[in-house]
Amino acid sequence: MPAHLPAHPPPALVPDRGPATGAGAYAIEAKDLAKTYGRGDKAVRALSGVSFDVPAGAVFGLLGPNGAGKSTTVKILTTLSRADAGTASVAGIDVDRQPALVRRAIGFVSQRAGFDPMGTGRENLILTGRIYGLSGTAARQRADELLARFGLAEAANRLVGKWSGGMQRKLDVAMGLIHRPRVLFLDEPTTGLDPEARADMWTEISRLTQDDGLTVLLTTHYLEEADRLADQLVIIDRGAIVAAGTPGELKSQLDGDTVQVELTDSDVDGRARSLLASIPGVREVSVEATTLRARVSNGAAALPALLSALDDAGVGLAAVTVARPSLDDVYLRYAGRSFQRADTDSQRPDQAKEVAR
Ligand SMILES: Nc1ncnc2c1ncn2[C@@H]1O[C@H](COP(=O)(O)OP(=O)(O)OP(=O)(O)O)[C@@H](O)[C@H]1O
Repeated sequence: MPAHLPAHPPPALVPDRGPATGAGAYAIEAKDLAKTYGRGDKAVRALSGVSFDVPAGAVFGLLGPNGAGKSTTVKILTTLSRADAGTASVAGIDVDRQPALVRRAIGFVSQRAGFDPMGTGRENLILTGRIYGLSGTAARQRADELLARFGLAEAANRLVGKWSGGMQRKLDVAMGLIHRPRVLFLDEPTTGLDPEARADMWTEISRLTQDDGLTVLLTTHYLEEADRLADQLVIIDRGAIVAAGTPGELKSQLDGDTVQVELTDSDVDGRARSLLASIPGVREVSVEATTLRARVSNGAAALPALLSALDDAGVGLAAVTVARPSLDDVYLRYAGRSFQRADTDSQRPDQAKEVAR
């Protein structure tokens, strides 16, 4: 999959088939998108009826664990793949009917680097601009503008292969903006970056929507990233949306506090879980290996009873934490498993078959 979509796509990409649907109220509209890869025993249902709307000028987060269907959704919206069912429009243009027009209206920064490490930063940007049809002068001007804007001007004439990972990622985003798109797709923009470079990238992404009313759709499997950046988000799990709203709305649906108990041993017989569940005011108890989680109205008030019940029963405790609800708790409630567990599950070789069933 190319990291940046050319203005004049090669014929192998999906051809235009008819008129656009006309501008809608949203920068992105997806309705009942479905997609299955393969057939028969090998079929993997990647999306089963995904719908969402993205207001213009918003940062919209598509949050989900590995294999949830984020990249498939982005591929459909960026015209790299066709949905089996459902409709979608980007910048008011139907992705199925007018893919070439969609490609001119969007920028796409894929998970994989799109730059040439043997070129300088400036050369990479100018070349991308030329591919998008800018004149030599316009491409040079836009390159310099973007280099300055992303704080890359000093390194502009050095080979990109020698740049830091954070600088390279910024260059990728700059390349996606060269033709002044109306909607920018960022697929896992901070994967592989160290915490400092990630924080730096978050600042850049937050600034993007302030310029020219750009709309940003980003996919991420970092809960903190979605929480920090997204004006609105959907949580996607096994090809379906399990929750949608602003990060604040989603978290406020979970009143009270979350108590997390780390046991010294796995709760194999479910004893610790039953004990917790029997304490008045403790609800939504879940257990994964040595981690027990529960929701309580007031963490500080519930903790003494909770600790003494476990202590009386001889259950070994390694740690206990009380916190305000996080997006992880939202995910747990709607997807029925913790985000970390979902990420681990998706790396198991039999996962594809599970999704297909
Ligand atoms: N070309 C393909 N052929 C077969 N199965 C595929 C293909 N692309 C994706 N899948 C499967 O479809 C499901 C959704 O994948 P997708 O890449 O959309 O998820 P994702 O949320 O983007 O995950 P990741 O963060 O790992 O990229 C997964 O089960 C994946 O293995």
